[in-house]
Amino acid sequence: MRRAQVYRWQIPMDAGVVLRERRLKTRDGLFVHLQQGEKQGWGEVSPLPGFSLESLDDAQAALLSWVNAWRDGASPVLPDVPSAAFGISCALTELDGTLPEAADYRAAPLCSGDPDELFAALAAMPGEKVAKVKVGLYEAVRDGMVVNLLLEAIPDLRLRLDANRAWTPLKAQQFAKYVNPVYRDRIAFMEEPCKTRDDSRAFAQETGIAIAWDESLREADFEFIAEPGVSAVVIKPTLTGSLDKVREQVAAAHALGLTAVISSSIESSLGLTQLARIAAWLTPNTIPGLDTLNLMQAQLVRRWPDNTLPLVDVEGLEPLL
Ligand SMILES: O=C(O)CCC(=O)C1=CC=C[C@@H](O)[C@@H]1C(=O)O
Ligand SMILES: [Mg+2]
Repeated sequence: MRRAQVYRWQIPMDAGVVLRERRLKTRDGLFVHLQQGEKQGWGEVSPLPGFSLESLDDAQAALLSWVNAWRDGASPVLPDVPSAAFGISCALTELDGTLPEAADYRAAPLCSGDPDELFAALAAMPGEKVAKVKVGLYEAVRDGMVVNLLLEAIPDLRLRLDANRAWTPLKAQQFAKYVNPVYRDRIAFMEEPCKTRDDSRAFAQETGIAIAWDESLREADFEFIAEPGVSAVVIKPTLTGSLDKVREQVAAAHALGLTAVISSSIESSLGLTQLARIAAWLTPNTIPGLDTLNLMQAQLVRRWPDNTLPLVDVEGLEPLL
């Protein structure tokens, strides 16, 4: 017999979380819980405002109609709504045992302001030291100095940077000017430095700093091709869609010799722990970009190991069915 439930939830965010110039006060989303006989699976459906094209209400409608059909014994196709397709495919792969339990909890520490916070996080990081720094929020010159300072102070550090397309070519050049040329190959990649892909490509050629595509993956004309200066793609499964599509994108990247980084769309602890499992499964040699749980004030249903935020369990969620 099949049973299913859908829960809607809301978590308060830390005060300073700003996405695409909008403050994100709460993170809102859904969970799907599927049960068949003794087996069960969970999935998270939480479109990210400013990044997902669908609203939470769109995702909820798609999820509920899929769940109702599944519960009635059908094998409905996954909805054409990325966050819903992702969450449902996680629940189905937990149910049939194809999503491995082993997880990669080595999230690359994320720094969006104060570099001093990074020193502490990196000191505690065993093995490979990789961190991600948001740039483009302050003056490009300040960003360049911060990056230089970090690379100088921690000789075995590699940085991932993310400008979220904030820069004109001139600003990007101003940034690069402050990064000592001998450190530039310790920038694993810079995600989307400029407003256009062509400007970002030119930045990579002119500065020798490798770039990565993130936003571009969701554009209709994006193609997986090997290009000089491009070293990685950032795959955010909530924005991508089903796990099959995520696997296809990872395979396409790997076939071209690109690094594929499984990354957060600011999911709850439940979704993040599943992303850590997806990363261990599909990108075992790459530290995933999952250091976003501490932007929230609570964990939901499943804990991220060693995280001390309070946990809200299933009884604290609002069932919709
Ligand atoms: O990639 C990571 O290491 C963490 C996730 C992250 O940086 C982001 C998640 C969601 C939206 C953005 O603010 C940002 C990104 O653009 O990559
Ligand atoms: Mg990015």
